[in-house]
Amino acid sequence: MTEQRASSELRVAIAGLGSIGTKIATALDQGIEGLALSAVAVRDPAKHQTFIGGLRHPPKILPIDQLGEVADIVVECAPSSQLRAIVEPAVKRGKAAVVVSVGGLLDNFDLIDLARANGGRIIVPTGALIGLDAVNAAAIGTIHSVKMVTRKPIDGLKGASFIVQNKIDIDNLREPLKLFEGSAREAAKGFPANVNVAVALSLAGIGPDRTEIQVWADPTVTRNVHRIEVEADSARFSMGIENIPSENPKTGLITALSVIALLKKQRATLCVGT
Ligand SMILES: NC(=O)C1=CN([C@@H]2O[C@H](COP(=O)(O)OP(=O)(O)OC[C@H]3O[C@@H](n4cnc5c(N)ncnc54)[C@H](OP(=O)(O)O)[C@@H]3O)[C@@H](O)[C@H]2O)C=CC1
Ligand SMILES: O=C([O-])CC(=O)C(=O)O
Repeated sequence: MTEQRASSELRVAIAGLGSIGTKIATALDQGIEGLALSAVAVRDPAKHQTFIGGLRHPPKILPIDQLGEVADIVVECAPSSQLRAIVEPAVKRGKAAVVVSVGGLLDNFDLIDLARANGGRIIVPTGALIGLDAVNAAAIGTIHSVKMVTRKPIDGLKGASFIVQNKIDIDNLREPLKLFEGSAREAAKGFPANVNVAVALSLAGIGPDRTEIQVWADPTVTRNVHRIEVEADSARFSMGIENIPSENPKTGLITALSVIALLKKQRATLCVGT
């Protein structure tokens, strides 16, 4: 009986044990009904030995391209530079890949065709955002516009390539500064670790070229703040979220929780929300 139940479990592997990956690993290890943590991939196993060894059921440590061999779902939570190396082998094996570095998907859109051809799936969680259920629903009809304004504390933006390349000094700001205004696609290029949310929003709705975003460096806020306005033929809605940064100041605490909620849904009897 026990063996039967175990063999029907969905095996989950995690690539990247940073602020998001460790929380998902811990939740799986503590028990999510019908799911088991089968493997992790890390850059430096020695660095993560204490964390992995402290889990009740320590998973295998595998190279990133092998996770799909021992998992039904591979969760990508590494830098976006690693996205392809993680997702491609998984979807080629017909597995599902949950992608949090969703900005990186725009330069690797062929992965969706690859997944389709091999029976794999690419799943983008709501992540640090809100309301992708409503955007998905509105997109069944016609969405006229999606506008987003992101305000982040200085630590949430430091090092972004747009800031470095344009030599913008954000360290000594005393008032909010609009850094960028344009499409979600262009924003993802300049802020690859800061506006994944805009890309997720765009993929749920009218795409990365028509989704408009402003990015502000704001020394007056302590949270990653996102405000969104959607105008559609079915509804007009405004959404806002103020994310408490995790130990990685670029990443809101809610991001890992969003992935955990998504994983729970995979085997839940009662599913709420689209
Ligand atoms: N979709 C969304 O709403 C959101 C997405 N994100 C994105 O999620 C991703 C993860 O964020 P976060 O957890 O905060 O990032 P972290 O920097 O905290 O963690 C990333 C982890 O990836 C590991 N890593 C780096 N290279 C490799 C590799 N080659 N193989 C395996 N692991 C590797 C790092 O290893 P090491 O520990 O050795 O450095 C680190 O542990 C980022 O791309 C971020 O931009 C973030 C917030 C919201
Ligand atoms: O989108 C991102 O990469 C992160 C973000 O804005 C947040 O955590 O609020």
